[in-house]
Amino acid sequence: MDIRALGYLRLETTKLAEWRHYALDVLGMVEASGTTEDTLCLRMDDRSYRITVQAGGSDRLLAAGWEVANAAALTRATGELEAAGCAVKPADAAELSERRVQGLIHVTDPCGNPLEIYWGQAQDHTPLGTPYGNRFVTGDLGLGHVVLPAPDIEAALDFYENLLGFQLRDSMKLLPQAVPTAEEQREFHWMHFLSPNRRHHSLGLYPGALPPGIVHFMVELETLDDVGRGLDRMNAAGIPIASTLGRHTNDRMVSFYAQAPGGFQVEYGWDGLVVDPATWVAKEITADSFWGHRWNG
Ligand SMILES: Cc1ccc(O)c(O)c1CC[C@@H]1C(=O)CC[C@]2(C)C(=O)CC[C@@H]12
Ligand SMILES: [Fe+2]
Repeated sequence: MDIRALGYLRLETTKLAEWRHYALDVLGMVEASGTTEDTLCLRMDDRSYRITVQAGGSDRLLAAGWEVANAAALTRATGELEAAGCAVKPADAAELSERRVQGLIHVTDPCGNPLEIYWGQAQDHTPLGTPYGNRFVTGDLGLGHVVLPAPDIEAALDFYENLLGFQLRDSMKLLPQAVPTAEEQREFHWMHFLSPNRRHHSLGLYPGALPPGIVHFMVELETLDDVGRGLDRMNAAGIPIASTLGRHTNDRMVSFYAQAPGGFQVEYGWDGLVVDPATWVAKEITADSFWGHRWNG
């Protein structure tokens, strides 16, 4: 399947006012047109939006949006999913216009994570004007990455690798204490990192369950100073830092993690690795970071 990138995330929140402050004043995203009293749409680049946050009764991921090139690619994707026994639901006209895409299907992964596969998202041609002069690294690499809970980690890996066609970049063994909600007791649990494009990972698969349906999402900034100033804003706003600044071993990204309103994390990073898929070989990493990334609590 020819998926190109992680295109958007849709979130539900019980704390929309907090999210608005968090996204606009701290993360440095830009309010997008389409924002209403109960849905905040966020721009990071020339797409009409990259993240939507809608008011509701829970704090959770509503969908991870994966982009394909055009209508023919979406038709092929639909056929491949149906042939593999996945229930595919095409979007109705209201959903297409709300999402500002030309074609879209809903599907869930083997762990029940909600996905949307789409093509033809509208662009916004007005200057981005981020509040701190910060710039996000997106383009062909997509919005960043998302880590999804995957209690049935083998089924999830098979789905994303062999059906969606993502490339496995690397895997890491997690000790049982790092996966309290694992389905089975094991000596260790694999966590996997994959991508459909040159970004080292667009998707992380965490081998346990988590109520919000998302472990974290990562947005990448153009400069280290963008990340440092973001960290200053988190501290000034009193937002708990989930993990200190550090550099990951696999994608070499320098990042920190902050709590997001509603019980998951946002990773704010710089200098992520761009790989050549033609020559990449899957590896095991045996430490999460070269330095830093001390987790709090
Ligand atoms: C190890 C790693 C490499 C690159 C990343 O972008 C990244 O987020 C991570 C950390 C992944 C991971 C997590 O998401 C939840 C808490 C985890 C499982 C740990 O306890 C160690 C690694 C952490
Ligand atoms: Fe991450």
